[in-house]
Amino acid sequence: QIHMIKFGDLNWGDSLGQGTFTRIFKGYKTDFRDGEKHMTEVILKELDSAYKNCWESLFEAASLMSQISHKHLLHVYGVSVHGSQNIMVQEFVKYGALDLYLKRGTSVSVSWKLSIAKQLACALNFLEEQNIVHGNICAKNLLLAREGDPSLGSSPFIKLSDPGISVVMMGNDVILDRIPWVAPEVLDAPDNLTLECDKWSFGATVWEIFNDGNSPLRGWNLDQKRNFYENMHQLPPSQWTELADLIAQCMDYDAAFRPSCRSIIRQLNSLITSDYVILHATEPVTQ
Ligand SMILES: N#Cc1ccc(Nc2nc(N)cc(-n3cnc(CCO)c3)n2)cc1
Repeated sequence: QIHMIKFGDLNWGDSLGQGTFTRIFKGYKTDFRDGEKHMTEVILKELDSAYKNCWESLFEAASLMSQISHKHLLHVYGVSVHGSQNIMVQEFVKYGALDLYLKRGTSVSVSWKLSIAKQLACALNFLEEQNIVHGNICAKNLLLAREGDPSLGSSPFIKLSDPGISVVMMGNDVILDRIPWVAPEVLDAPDNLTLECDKWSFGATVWEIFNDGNSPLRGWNLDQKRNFYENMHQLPPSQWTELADLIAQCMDYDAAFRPSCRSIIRQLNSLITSDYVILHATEPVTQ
């Protein structure tokens, strides 16, 4: 069901960084449609040859994303296998990873941030309706397709990237390093990823969005991260109480207590219409 792309149809551009066990390149794919040659901008996600055994997991992530389509889910064109190279070919999203965009210090308003959070909640709601667990919700996996222009009142637009290699395939240290995005219950049993795990990660991702893309628990070592969960700590709460409450509900150590996607969307809608947004219409430019 997933499209196999001929390696010869791929043109490789600059390296853009790396994910877990993968390297990201800008590129182009050539295809012929109605007798014409088309070059489409793509992102080439190559699996490090050291992790060949994870190929099925990358392949699964790719086929998952190519089987479902939604406006806030990244489009995956297919995969290409060439010798020991395993490559996922996905749509090039104009402004790249959201965490990097926010770290670049672009000052964005509260309503801009809420708009992104709501789009992510809608993507999660869609996945929940399809009973599909993503397993790797974080700001790095949110791609900014449209910046949105406050003066024109046009809002930003994000696409949720593929989950990449499943956390199930990873060693304990890689899972520990994903604290606080990975739900606590995953540490005990990595293979029981549930829809509730995505809600926990949603909470951590909203925290990132409202903290200028700074990674929560940045610089903490694996022991400190492990203790964070063992002592059932929470991330530093936002001064905006209602936002802090939503994040805390999502990051409930008891998975059964985490809100449904519908409840998350309802709470985001009430945040969007609250006075706090008007008061903080344009955040002071953070230098
Ligand atoms: N300057 C710049 C710039 C960089 C990238 C894109 N576009 C894009 N599209 C995708 N589908 C996936 C990714 N992507 C996935 N992981 C990363 C982290 C390393 O940057 C990036 N980037 C657009 C602009």
